[in-house]
Amino acid sequence: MKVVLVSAVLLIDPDGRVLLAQRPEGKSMAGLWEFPGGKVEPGETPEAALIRELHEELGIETWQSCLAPMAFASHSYADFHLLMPLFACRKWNGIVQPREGQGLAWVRPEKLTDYPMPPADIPLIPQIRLWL
Ligand SMILES: Nc1nc2c([nH]c(=O)n2[C@@H]2O[C@H](COP(=O)(O)OP(=O)(O)OP(=O)(O)O)[C@@H](O)[C@H]2O)c(=O)[nH]1
Repeated sequence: MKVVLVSAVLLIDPDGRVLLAQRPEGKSMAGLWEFPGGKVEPGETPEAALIRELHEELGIETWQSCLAPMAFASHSYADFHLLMPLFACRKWNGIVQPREGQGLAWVRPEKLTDYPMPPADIPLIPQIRLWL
């Protein structure tokens, strides 16, 4: 099975809420809420991929030193195996905007289960609650 490396971030605002992004229509798992991020390209580090994706998807700037490893997901989908490091980030420049037309929500950790998420993300929820 092909292992796909996807880098994702737990963006935490000053009130302790975390950002979820809704997968747009037409993509796999459309409508589900996920952590911002995306596939790591060949030759790219997971941190660099996140910095790039955060700029492209949300219009914000962050730095490698602001990305703290927090948890990871490892999950077999029908057509690939997802390996997804999740970094925590509390510091960025700019205002979060939905640059790709995606829905965005700032969510309290106790409310995360109100948002349907991809199966790979479900085991991360209790870890996030413990960690925050
Ligand atoms: N960014 C992100 N991706 C996730 C999460 N959970 C999860 O299963 N994924 C999966 O990881 C892959 C991320 O790919 P991507 O965001 O860069 O690209 P994409 O939507 O165009 O991929 P696609 O080829 O599935 O349509 C997708 O298959 C996505 O469903 C998550 O919390 N955040």
